[in-house]
This record gives sequence, structure tokens and C-alpha cells, in this order.
Amino acid sequence: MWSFDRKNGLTLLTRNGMPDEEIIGLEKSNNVNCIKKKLGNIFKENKELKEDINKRKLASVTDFCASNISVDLNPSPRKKLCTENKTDKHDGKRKGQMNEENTEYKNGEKVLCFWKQDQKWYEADIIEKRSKVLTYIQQSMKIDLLAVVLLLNGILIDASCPARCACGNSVNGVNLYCYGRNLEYVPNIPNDTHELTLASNKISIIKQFAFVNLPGLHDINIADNLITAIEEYAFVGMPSLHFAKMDNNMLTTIRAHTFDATDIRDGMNLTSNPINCDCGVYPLWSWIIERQSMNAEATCSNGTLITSLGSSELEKCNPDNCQCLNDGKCVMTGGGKVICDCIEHWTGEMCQGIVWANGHQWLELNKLIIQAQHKTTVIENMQQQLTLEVNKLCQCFSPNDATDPLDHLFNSTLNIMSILAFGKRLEYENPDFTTLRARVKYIFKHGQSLGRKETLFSWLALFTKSQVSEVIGEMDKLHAFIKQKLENHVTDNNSKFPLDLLDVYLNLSDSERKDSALSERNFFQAIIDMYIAAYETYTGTLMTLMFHLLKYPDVQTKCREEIHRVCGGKQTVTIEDRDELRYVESTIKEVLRIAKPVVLAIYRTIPREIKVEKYTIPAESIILFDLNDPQIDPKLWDNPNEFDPDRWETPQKNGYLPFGIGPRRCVGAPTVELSLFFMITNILNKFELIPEDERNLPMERDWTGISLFPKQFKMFMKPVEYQQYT
Ligand code: HEM
Repeated sequence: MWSFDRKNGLTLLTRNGMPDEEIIGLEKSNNVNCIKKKLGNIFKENKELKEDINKRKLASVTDFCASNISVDLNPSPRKKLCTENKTDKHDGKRKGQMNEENTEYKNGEKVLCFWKQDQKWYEADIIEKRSKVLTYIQQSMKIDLLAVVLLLNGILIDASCPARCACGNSVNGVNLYCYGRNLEYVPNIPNDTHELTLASNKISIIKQFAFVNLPGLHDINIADNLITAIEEYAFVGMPSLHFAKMDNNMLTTIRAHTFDATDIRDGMNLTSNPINCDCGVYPLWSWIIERQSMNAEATCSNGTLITSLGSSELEKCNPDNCQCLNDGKCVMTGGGKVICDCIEHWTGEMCQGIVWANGHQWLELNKLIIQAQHKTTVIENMQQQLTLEVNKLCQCFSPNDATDPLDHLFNSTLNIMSILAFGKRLEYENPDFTTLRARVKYIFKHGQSLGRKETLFSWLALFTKSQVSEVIGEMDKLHAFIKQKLENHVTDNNSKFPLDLLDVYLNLSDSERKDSALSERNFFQAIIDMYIAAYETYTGTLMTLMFHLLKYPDVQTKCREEIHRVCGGKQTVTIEDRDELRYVESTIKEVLRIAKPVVLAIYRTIPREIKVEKYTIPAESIILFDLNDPQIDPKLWDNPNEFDPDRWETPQKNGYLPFGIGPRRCVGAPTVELSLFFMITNILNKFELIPEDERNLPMERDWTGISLFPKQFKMFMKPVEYQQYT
């Protein structure tokens, strides 16, 4: 049942059982109807997915901005930690996201603050966290055990008979009998032990190397304890082991490397343990399968014999086929698919990158990217390279032949990202450019993080068809491409004057680079995330900007007049002109408001239960912010559906959210704002944009799954003479 209310500008929907059509219960908006329809189709096709969704709690909060929700979400006393009245050098409204100065510490824990309309800083961690996403991975990593074994060979434990145990001598060595002695730990065991009985105690964990250097140990019995975990390498050092009884404990999983360098020759008993037979069982399963001569009695929690599990399914869990980074674990879903379950801070495909990272890892990457975009030398370089990009872009149009701008604008988007990342635009014909374009496009189309149309919730992608290994293959090639660029940068790099993200990365201190959040792998993935994040959003915005300049020639003329008046015939409009080109800035803002380049923010989750007005939203709910509604809410805007740059002459209410809100706001926003300004002023300075057919510029737009794009149109670009205006 949906519970639904609309009060004080807040639309809130929660649900218990979710009917197909009501997956996202945002009423009113056409875009959302479209989303519903799309997800509805997936539902109809997919029973497994329906079941999964029905197990989850889902809440959707819209009109976020209008609702004062961040204050309501956040009654915690930690709010006091966030300093008031800080100003932002870069953006009069909002503090640069993650500078150390707006990060405060409490008990060593970072508390993030963000700017809110009423001039106060608020803690925002509660909704900062990305919702967990489980996806597939592939690749492998192996631990070199040999070194460990060699190390251990030298260790001898000098132990006499442990307290509370009985030791009897036999021809083969000591029989150590510790049955039912209330032991909570494995005692020190004499090196000449032949039989070891530790059954019926209260042992809860078997530590690493617990039985090290027991060359003659023949039988071990640790049955009937409270064992919940056997640490990796716990069984190393028993080369003569014939029998191991471990039944009737509380083991849910046997980790990889537990039995490494161990041979149990005759038999083992692991029955009556609640062992999960998902991917976690792979190490045990493969270890048993390799030892055909051993009699293995081992069962899953449901009683299935582990030896009877299907090898074709379990092979997918083989670390050679499945690797999760940052300590993520491969897990198998009900459908036999293998995915990455990331530990608390990480989410996403391989538990890496920025879009799906949380906590410290996210913060460090976010800080690096934000700081880079604010460096003067980076901004100057961007301006220089954008001049070249605009010139090339304009050459793709003609005063006589009408051209569809879409493809060309995609090219410019990629180049803007390349300028930010590597400091240089690439020629459109350059093989590096065409390959990069093809790879980003492929990942965007088939990938699971941002690009899949049908998967606004990317965890839904688990259940839909996917080209996972191909996507990961493409990602790997992009990683190699970025690594190559980084290596070239090492030689070119003038560390004093960073020009791009790679320079900023290279300038990190050794200790900063040791932080796994800033490892090459994570940093490269963050760059890929940015390419993907920019791909449609930025192109869609450029398309919408062109469209409005064609649709409203008076706005175009007014922009050009302002540019000519302020810049007085300069060849290149520069960033210094920005403050005076207010109408152009207003036009860009108005386009970003009306373009809805991102309809719904990337979903987040709340780590603890929260109350919003009369609603209680359960912990772990997925929160979706509808960025569209506040931007066209009649309570916030006069004539919200009208394209009217002049409205920005007076201060507007707080409903402008093209980049989202809070610490998880778009990390590329400074580059977007700078490059949109730079591109459009320099195009209009020299060209008039003319539609091929002014009657054929419909306002309806196509929804791609993330952005709204104008319907296809063609245009001419005609050189203009500089006009002197007073
Ligand atoms: C007009 C163009 C763009 C728009 C409208 C836009 C909008 C957004 C929005 C709404 C979000 C989600 C924020 C949230 O979860 O609340 C986002 C996230 C993000 N955007 Fe953009 N974006 C644009 C271009 C770019 C570009 C050019 C880049 C890269 C330079 C970029 C990088 C990112 C990244 C990395 C995130 C994830 C941030 C995080 O998880 O902390 N975006 N963007």
C-alpha cells in the first residue's frame, strides 16, 4: 500500500507492497510517468526482480528543496559542529564542497557541512551516502601463499600439556584430550601431538596459524563448539592430518585460504553448520572437489551436500572470474549471478571510483576533483584549450548546409572532460579520440552505474540482460589508457603549475598516495565515472541551449549584443568578462533550470531511520530526489514553464537544483558552468545560429533515461560582423 501525502510542498511516498505501476510514486510529472512505464516493462518481464523489489523498502521524496527537508532530516546535535557564516570564494551561494575548512571532526570522525538557504551550515552526512549497488565484476587476484608457508616452517611452539587438558603418550606422539573443558580458545598445543580433541568447548574462533607446526597431527576434533569463524591460514602447519571433525558449530562460511597448504587425507566433517552456499562457499567447494579421495561430509545450511552443488554456477565465483576491489566480496544472487557486495564505504561495480563511493574514499576523491577545478592554472589551461575546441566545433557547421548538432556536441563534451583530466583536447580524427568515444559510449550504454536507461536503480540491472564482462573489458582498456596518459605526464609534468587532474594527482604527497582512496585504480575509475557522468548530461544541456537560442532568436540577439557591448570586438571572450555578461549567465541558468539535464538525482540511502514531518522513513530506504519538480514548481517560480532569462534579474527562490544538492552535488559543476559560458559566448561572438526550419522546433523532448534531449533539429551557423553597441 502506498501512503501518500502532499503537504507544505512535500510529496512523500513510502510503500509496503509495491504494485508494478507504482515503482516510483511521484505524481504529476510526465517524466516520472515515463520512468514508471520503463520500469513497469522490466517488471512485467521479470518475476525475480519483482520479488526482490518487494523485499526492499523504498521511499521517494520529492519537492525536496521546497520542503526544508535537510533541517528536518537532521535533528542531531552534531549540527552544531558546522560553523556558521562562512562564505564561498567561488560561488556566492554555496561553499566549495569539500574543502578541509568546511569539514569538522568529532571523535576523529569527519562531519560534512553544506550551505543552506537560511545562511547556516548543516551536517549532511545523513543523506550523503549512496545507496548500495551490487553488480558483477570479473578479473582475478591471487595471494602468494608460498611466502607464508616458508615463513612458518621456522616456527616452533614450545608447549607442555595445556591446563585443563589431559595428555597421554602413544607410540605416535601425544594424545591431547580437552573434551568439555569450557575452553574459549585453542590452547598452545605441543608440537608432537598426534591426536587433538577440543570438542564440546566454548571456542568461538579459530585464529590464524592456530595449529602451526604440528607435523605429526593425525586427527583433530573441534566439533560441538560455538565456532563462528575460522581465520585464513588457520590450518596451516599440519602436513600429516587425516581426519578433521568440525561439525555442529556455527560456521556460515569457510574463507579462502583457510585450508591452504593443508591436506586432510581421509575425511572431514563439516555438517550441522549453517553454511551459506552462495559465492562464499566457492573456496571450500573447490578445495573439496580437488580432493576426490577424501571423504567430505559438508552440508549447506539447507542440508544440501556441498559436493552436489552445480559446478557451472560456482565456477563464476572463482576469483579468476570475479574480483571485487576495496575488500568487496563476490556474492551469488538467487539467480546464480555473481556480483560485488562492497563493504560499508564502497558501492558500485567493482567497489571503486567516485560515483558509488561513500565516506572517506568518496571524500578524498571529491576533494581532489573539486580542488583541481578551482586552481587558476587549471582554469587558464581550460580556457586556452576550449578556444581551440570552439573553433573546431564551429567548423563543423556551415551557413549553407543545415547540420544536426548532436554528434558534434557529443565530441565537445568528451573533449571538455579530456581537457579537465589530461589538459588537452583531442582532434576528432585522432584514433585516441575515436577509441575513447567508442569506449565511453559503450560503457554508458551497457554499463551498470549510470548509463543504463532502464536502470535508474542500478541494482535492478542485476536482473536484466547485461554485457557485464564486455563493459568491464572496456573499463580496463580505459584504465590502461589513463595510466598511459599518467606516465606521459610524469615526464611532461611541471608540478608547480598543474594544468589538469593528472597534474594535481601527481602533486599529491607520498603519504596521500598511500591512502587507498587515492590509489591509481580508484583515481582512474573516478575519471571514467566523470566521463560517464558528463556524457549525456552535458551534451543534453548543450543541445537544449542551442535549441533555445534557435527557438528564441530575441534571446540569442540579446546575448550577442551584450557580448559585443562588453567585449568590444575581442576575438576571444574570456573568463574575466563573466561578471559583466549577466544576461548570458542568466540564459545559461535558465537553460539549466528548464533543460532538466538530470531528472532524478543518483539515489542515496539513509543509514538510520529518520522522521520527515509525520512520516518515518526506515533506515536503508532508498531516497530519490526529484530534481525536476522544484525547478518548475509554481510555488517557487512565476510561469515556471516559460523560458525567461530575465527572471534571473531578481533573486530567485531556492528551487534551482540542476546539479543536485548537498555534498553529493555534481562534482563537475564548476567545469560545466565555466565551459558552458565559454563555449556559448565564443560561438555567439562570431556566429548567428539559424534553424533549418523554425516551424519544426517542437518543445517536447525525448527522455534518454537520465536527461531530456530536444527532438532532432538541424541548424546553420552564419558568421556575424562585430556590431558596436552602447
Ligand atoms: C550540465 C551538465 C551536468 C549536470 C546537469 C550534472 C548533474 C549532476 C547531478 C544532478 C548529479 C547527482 C547529484 C546527486 O546525487 O544529488 C551529478 C553527479 C555527478 N556528476 Fe554531474 N552533471 C553534469 C555534468 C558533469 C560533468 C561534466 C562531470 C565531470 C566533469 C560530472 C561529474 C559528476 C560526478 C562524478 C557525479 C557524482 C558525484 C558524487 O557521487 O559525489 N557531471 N551530476
